[in-house]
Amino acid sequence: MKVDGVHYRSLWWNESDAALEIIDQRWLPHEFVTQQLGSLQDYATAIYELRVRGAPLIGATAAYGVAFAMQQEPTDRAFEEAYKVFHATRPTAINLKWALDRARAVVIPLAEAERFPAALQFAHDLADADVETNRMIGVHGLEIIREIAAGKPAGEPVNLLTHCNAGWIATVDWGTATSPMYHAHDAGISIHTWVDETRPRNQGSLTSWELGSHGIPHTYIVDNAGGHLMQHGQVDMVIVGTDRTTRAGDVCNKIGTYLKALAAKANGVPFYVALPSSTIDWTVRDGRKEIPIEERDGREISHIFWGKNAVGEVTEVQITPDGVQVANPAFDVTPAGLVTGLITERGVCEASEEALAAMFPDLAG
Ligand SMILES: CSC[C@H]1O[C@H](OP(=O)(O)O)[C@H](O)[C@@H]1O
Repeated sequence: MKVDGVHYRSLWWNESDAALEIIDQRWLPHEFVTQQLGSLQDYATAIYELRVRGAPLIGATAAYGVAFAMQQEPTDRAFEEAYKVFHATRPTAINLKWALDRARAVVIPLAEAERFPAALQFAHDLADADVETNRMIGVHGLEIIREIAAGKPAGEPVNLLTHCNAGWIATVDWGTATSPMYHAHDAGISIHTWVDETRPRNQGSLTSWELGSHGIPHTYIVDNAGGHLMQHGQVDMVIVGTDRTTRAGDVCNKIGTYLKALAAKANGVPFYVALPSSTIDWTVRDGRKEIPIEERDGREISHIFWGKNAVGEVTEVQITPDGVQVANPAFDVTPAGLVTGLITERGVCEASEEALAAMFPDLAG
């Protein structure tokens, strides 16, 4: 999407330097910082430290990481080392394994001399496919927003609520939960989005930066305000992304999503999940039992990460007593029964095994 009028993807291959460049989103919204990745560790650090984040973007980064590894040493050993290093970075988003497994199928059957160009082309194709997939999620999600708009009094916006950032900066472009917002806004439908700050890493600040850059009216709120707003009829629909959705429609997403789904159910507010099929894990059914939940560094909670202080310096501040015990599960699982619908690149379906198998008969197995 556009940053100060200039179109960007969240990552791109620098042809002249033959290296991947990323937007280091830790510094957003205060500073726009890019980084060229020059080692296997650079790729792994970028994923673990959330310099790049969001399931589809993590997958795309890993695909380019495999290309980098084959550029350095096109051997089976080097591939398996890269697979192991990247797979160990973050356990929950399934796109990481999805991309690595597909890269393996492309690379390993080839002669060593063919591996780098083939791996690079695979990464390019994956990135391009992500853009089109997310655009189609927007096309299908637009119709849901259009239908809600038709039922609103003239001049009143459709009020959406989103949690975390499932925006263009969490994918290669368009985003998943934000793509329907961009499409509705661009179609002239009046929308307003309640943006959950999303403690502890405050990815809502990224969503605010994105929506503000596109001119979409929005209001930044604390995570605990969503239920109150739904109780008072101020939310027409909730739309979020996901890091891994099971074949039965259980949705794993940023911590706090489950609580939003409970509040939505209690208040009759439709709760939609926007996702590419690459984020469906067809090997699991019960999300609560089978999806590994990443436990991240407690410092993300005891400190506010990269805020701007009174003199404009971007810094980190401690907000808890020294040495406080912290628990930091990064995701939770929303059972399919709390999900109104899944917005995919092929259309909208119920969050059920039957509906997903009918939408993706070629993938369900
Ligand atoms: C389009 S996937 C976005 C998804 O990823 C985020 O997690 P993280 O910021 O830790 O990578 C969050 O769960 C979003 O919904």
